[in-house]
Amino acid sequence: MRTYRYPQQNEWKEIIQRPHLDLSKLHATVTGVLNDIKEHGDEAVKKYEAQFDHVTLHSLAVSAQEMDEAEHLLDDKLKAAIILAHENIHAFHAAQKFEGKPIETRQGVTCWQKSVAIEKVGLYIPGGTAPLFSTVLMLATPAKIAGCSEIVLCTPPNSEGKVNPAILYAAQVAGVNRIFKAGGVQAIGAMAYGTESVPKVYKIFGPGNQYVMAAKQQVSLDEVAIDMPAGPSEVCVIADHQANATFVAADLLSQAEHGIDSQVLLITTSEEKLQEIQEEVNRQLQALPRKEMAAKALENSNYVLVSDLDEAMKLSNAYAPEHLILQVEDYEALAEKVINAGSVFLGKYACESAGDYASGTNHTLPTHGYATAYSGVNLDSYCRKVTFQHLTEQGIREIGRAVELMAEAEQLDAHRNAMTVRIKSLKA
Ligand SMILES: NC(=O)c1ccc[n+]([C@@H]2O[C@H](COP(=O)([O-])OP(=O)(O)OC[C@H]3O[C@@H](n4cnc5c(N)ncnc54)[C@H](O)[C@@H]3O)[C@@H](O)[C@H]2O)c1
Ligand SMILES: N[C@H](CO)Cc1c[nH]c[nH+]1
Ligand SMILES: [Zn+2]
Repeated sequence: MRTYRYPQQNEWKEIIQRPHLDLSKLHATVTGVLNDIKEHGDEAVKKYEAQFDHVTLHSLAVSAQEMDEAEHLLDDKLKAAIILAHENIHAFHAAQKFEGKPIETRQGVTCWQKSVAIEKVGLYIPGGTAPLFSTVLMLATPAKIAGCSEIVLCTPPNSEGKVNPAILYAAQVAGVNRIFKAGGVQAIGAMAYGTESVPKVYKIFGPGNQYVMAAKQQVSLDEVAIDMPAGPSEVCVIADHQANATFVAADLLSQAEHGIDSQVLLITTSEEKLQEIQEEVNRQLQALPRKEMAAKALENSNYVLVSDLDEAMKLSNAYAPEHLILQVEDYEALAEKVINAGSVFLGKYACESAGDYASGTNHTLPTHGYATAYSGVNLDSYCRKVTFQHLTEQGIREIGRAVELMAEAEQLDAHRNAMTVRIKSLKA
């Protein structure tokens, strides 16, 4: 990790920069795989599963027998934990239900919105370096609440062609039943174009590595909608003089362990805390099974000492982190100044792991600075707001002439006429 002490504003650009692969190569690989999937369907998906996931697949679909087996393979305590998390995620997302209120804009002119579920959605569950079964709950639970009728899930299998049982169990709990063994770009292509086995969907959800993120962005140009660019995980922690260094270090490492391209950022107002946290990170890192991966992510990461919390928040807003943890005395006051962040954690007990798994909020969030413009996955992500309107004779009297005048001014006579014939039909 690099340490910056009281950086000038012109150094911020360097601090907030994300790590990246060679994108020109990445996009060329992604385009090639996508074109092949579009043309050759299942056969191409299987070919890339062999190439990238080192597995020979005869069938892409997870069978009913595999679903049953998963339930028996899983420890009861883990099943109970999954059910607890699902209940909380369900409660948080069910509370987001939209009620479109009819508004009479003029007498006889009533307008309203109705939230309508997207019929076919595709969920991508990462599985390259860790089987992220919690992501199944995060993506499928709101899809179910919204009422999506077809929920398709793709995830990479292991080298024996099996999907992790916790992924399959979480899928059952959340109500997904069409699961396919496909990872990375080939999974995104299969859901975007459809193959003999995998149905084409209207919107693709889910996080993933840079290949997954690039594939989602490419297919979104002409085939399907996507939730957002949700790539390598990141967290920013703002810590003051009273922060618990052990907690802060644990939080930083919790995201560093996701992958070599993850990034963490510590912003602190205390030199003493900075040193304590640095020592704690080095100490805790040694005990992690994924320490090599976390250490690589730390190479892309930064510690920053700033003069006050105001500056800390300005830097965080410029960074626009996926997750922001405020371990400061007056976290409520500081929280008021958050502008750009995917999900915010307040106080020393709100660790990111709580939101990653079980508090109820969604962990599929915008990364790479996209929190400046995107929200994380929520119930609305699975719906469209269809607008409705109803006009009475009085409504025509109220707005008819204005519509005619505007249509005339735009030189669109057919538009004007659609109103004129109605005005003329009114009884005087
Ligand atoms: N932003 C979020 O909300 C969020 C949530 C959870 C996880 N994540 C991130 O998701 C990512 C998961 O990554 P992962 O790699 O473990 O799993 P993944 O499932 O995203 O990617 C694995 C797939 O990548 C493909 N791949 C690997 N190397 C390739 C290559 N050289 N060329 C083409 N394709 C290749 C393979 O097909 C493989 O199936 C991590 O970066 C993690 O930080 C983000
Ligand atoms: N932190 C990840 C989002 O960036 C989500 C996750 C899943 N499992 C553990 N963590
Ligand atoms: Zn995580």
